Parts: sequence; structure tokens; C-alpha cells
Amino acid sequence: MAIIEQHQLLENLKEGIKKAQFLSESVLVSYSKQIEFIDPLVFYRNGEILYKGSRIYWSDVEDVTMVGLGSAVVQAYNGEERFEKIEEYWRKVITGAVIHREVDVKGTGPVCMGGFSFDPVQMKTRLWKDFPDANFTVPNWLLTVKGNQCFLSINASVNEHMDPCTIESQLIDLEMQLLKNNTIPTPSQGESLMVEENQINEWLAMVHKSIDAINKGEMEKVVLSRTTTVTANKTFDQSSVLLALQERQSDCYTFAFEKGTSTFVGSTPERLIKKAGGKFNTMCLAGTISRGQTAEEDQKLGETLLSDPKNRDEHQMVVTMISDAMGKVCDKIVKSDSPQIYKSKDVQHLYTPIKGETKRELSLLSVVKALHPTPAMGGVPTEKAIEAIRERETYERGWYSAPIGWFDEDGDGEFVVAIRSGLITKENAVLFSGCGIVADSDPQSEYLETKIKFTPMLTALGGGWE
Ligand SMILES: C=C(O[C@@H]1C=C(C(=O)O)C=C[C@H]1O)C(=O)O
Ligand SMILES: [Mg+2]
Repeated sequence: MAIIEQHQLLENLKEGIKKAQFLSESVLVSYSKQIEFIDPLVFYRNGEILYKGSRIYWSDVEDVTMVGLGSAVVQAYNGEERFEKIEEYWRKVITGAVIHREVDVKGTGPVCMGGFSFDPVQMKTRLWKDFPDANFTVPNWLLTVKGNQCFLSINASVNEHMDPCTIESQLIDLEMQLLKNNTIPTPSQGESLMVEENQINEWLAMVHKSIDAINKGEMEKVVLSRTTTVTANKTFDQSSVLLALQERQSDCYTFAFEKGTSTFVGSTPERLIKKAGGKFNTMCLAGTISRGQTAEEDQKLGETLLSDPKNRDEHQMVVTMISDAMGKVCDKIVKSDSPQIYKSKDVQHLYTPIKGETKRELSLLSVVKALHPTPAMGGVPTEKAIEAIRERETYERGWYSAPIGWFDEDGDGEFVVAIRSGLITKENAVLFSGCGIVADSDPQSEYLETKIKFTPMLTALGGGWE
């Protein structure tokens, strides 16, 4: 078996190099196979030395985890045409690629993973220096875990000058190192962390101003966010932060994008769009209340949320926009008439799932473009709200509240909205949290809402609120 597999990889490399000679440009070679089980966090950690600064962790709500190490292909773009540029580049890469799968499983092979910034026009600061407006990579190594089955995809960019046997033997050596068994440090708790909520008064003033603007009819909703800074006395261990998120936030998508010296990490409940063939799944998530201490209190809080006009209003604006946008691109959409409750560890939300179907060729990125930013992250009307955010927020959002995800050569894939997140650089972390401001908002309650939304990241870093 092993011999046949190696033979196959070598054949693919030879074919890729021949193609590269013919095209006079690099060609992507992708080979994937089933392997013995390995914990995805161990794999992520094993890549720390060789692939520091270019690792990706992604685990979805359907028990699929993908870990990417290194970049066989990378595309970065700054500016407003980012969706089109990434799409164009991807088409070109895939057209030339040599792809072989031992087993035909989604989420293996040449998977393109990455994200976008919230607003390409917002001024850039040092905070997000390693995160362009669009940044996508096909990892050199992609581990895909589905339940207890594991698949390994090897992606290599080859050119006409390469020797297939040399590459093959390098890959075999690396594979052994990356698949070594290892342990993950247990999540830290009660660490001595310095936790500082930044510019609370400025934020409250901004909320007051926005409520005034809404009452004057300048807009209907704007999502305002703020940051909390966390400092530890030693470098945060990414694998243990991910483990903590994964354990506590099991109904969320847990992710990490390591770029240069920073890693954008989080556990978001919010799917932006999933595409499988002509079928699309999206959701509206807006309107928030805390979790109860007891099952009874929790249930009561959920009922309060469901019948609260302010939260229903905040939610409805998202439903209207997403239904309109999906209605325009799909032949048919299905959505329930009233919201349900979505519970995650620290908060409950109003939630309306929407399904769409189309027989036309419709790319995932074009739907991402049509949806982003939804009024769950921007506001209503979109342009007015984005201008207000640009003008009033005192920091750069970067990839916070923006689409992150993956897609494959068939154009299938999934994007989520990167909230409940933070940017970790060594022993420092900046956490992000926002909330929808509408006419009936009370600044103090909105402040508390954003405070609980910091909790998932704060606890994963080993901290908590006093
Ligand atoms: C903006 C965030 O969350 C969004 C805002 C919500 C609200 O205001 O009720 C709820 C869910 C999210 O759509 C965040 O968590 O940072
Ligand atoms: Mg809210």
C-alpha cells in the first residue's frame, strides 16, 4: 500500500513538472490519502517550527476539522476588488493543477483557505500589518479530520527546474516529522493576566451619538465594536488556546490564522455562507441575551429574548437584508417566519437559518461579496453604517467581523463571520466585540452585551472577568 502511494505521488510530481515545462510557469500538484488518526491540534503544534507564521486551524459545527501548514500557493490582495481578484487567481491555479485523491473526500486536496478584512477602505494600522484585505493559501500540508477518519493532502508548487525524486524524498521526511505523536498542554486557567477594556467612555459616547443619529433618521442600525487588551507573563500557547475554545465553544466554528508573528483566533457561532453544489446555507444571527445560572433561568432569558421588540428589530434587519440578497442570486430560498434561539456557552442569540438553491453557475465568493457586510456586522443602510464605523470606531477592525473560510476546486466551501475573536502576538492579545445599535438601544446594556461577548476568548486565554 505504502509503496503504491509513494509511486503515485512521484507520478504526480513528474506530471506536474512536465506541465510546468510546457506552460513555463509553476504548477500545483495535489495528492491526498487516508492516514491513521492524529489529533488535529497535535498536527498544528507539530508544524510550529517548520511552518511558524503560516498555519491555519479550522473546525466547523459538523465535526470536520482542517489544519493547514505552509503555503504551496498564496495570494494576497489589498483593495476593493479583492473578491474578484482571488477568484480569478484561483481559477488560473486550478486550471493548471495536477490533482490526485486516493479517496474522494470533500475538504481534501487543493483547498484554498483564508479571509478578508472587514472594510478595505478603513485606514490600515500596525495591528493588522500581517493581514491584507484578502489573503488565501493552499497549504503545503492539509490534515482533514472527519469524525475519527483522517486524511492528509500534500500540495506542492513545482516548476520546470525541479527534480521529482528529490521533492518526493523531502516530502516523505517531512511527513514523518509532522505526523509524530505529541501532547498538547492543558488549557491554562487562572493565569495572572492583565485585562484592560479599552476606551470604554469613548465607546459609550459613540453609542449615544449613534442612537441620536438613528433617532434623527440618518440610519436604522449600526454595529459598534470595541477592544479589550490581554497581557500574560509568557507567550500564549496557541494549541492550548484552541483546545480551550474547542472544548467550551462546541457549537461554534473554532479557527486560527497564523500570519507572520500574529495569530487571529476565535470561536464564532455565525455562518456566513456554505455552498455544496447548487445548495446554499446561510443564517441571520443578531439579538443577544446572557445565559442563565439554572436551566429554568436560561429558558426564561431565551423567552424574554424571543419576545423583546428591540432585539427582534435588530434581528429583523438582518433577515430582510440576507433574504433580499439570497433572493437575488438564488432561484429559490426557504426561511422560517420567526427566529429561534441559538445558545452558545456564554450567550444566546436570535437565529434564523436560510437555505437557497440555484441551477446557475454561482461562485461562493460572489455570494460572499453579495452578503458582506450583513447588518449583523455593518448596519442599515449598509453604506451609511460603514461610513459611521469608519469615522467613529477608534481602532482598525482588520479581519474581525469579516468573512473567513475555505473553498475547493469545485467552488464548494464555507465562510463564517470572524467574531468572538482576538489577535494574539506573543504574550499580548487584542480581543474584539461588537453589538447592534438600534433606536431603542440602551448604552449601558450594549456595553454589557459586548462585555459578555469577550468571555469566550478571555476564558480560552486563561482569564475571566473579576
Ligand atoms: C458583532 C458581534 O456579534 C453580532 C451582534 C449581535 C447583537 O448585537 O445582538 C449578535 C450576534 C452577532 O451578529 C460580536 O460578537 O462581536
Ligand atoms: Mg445586540
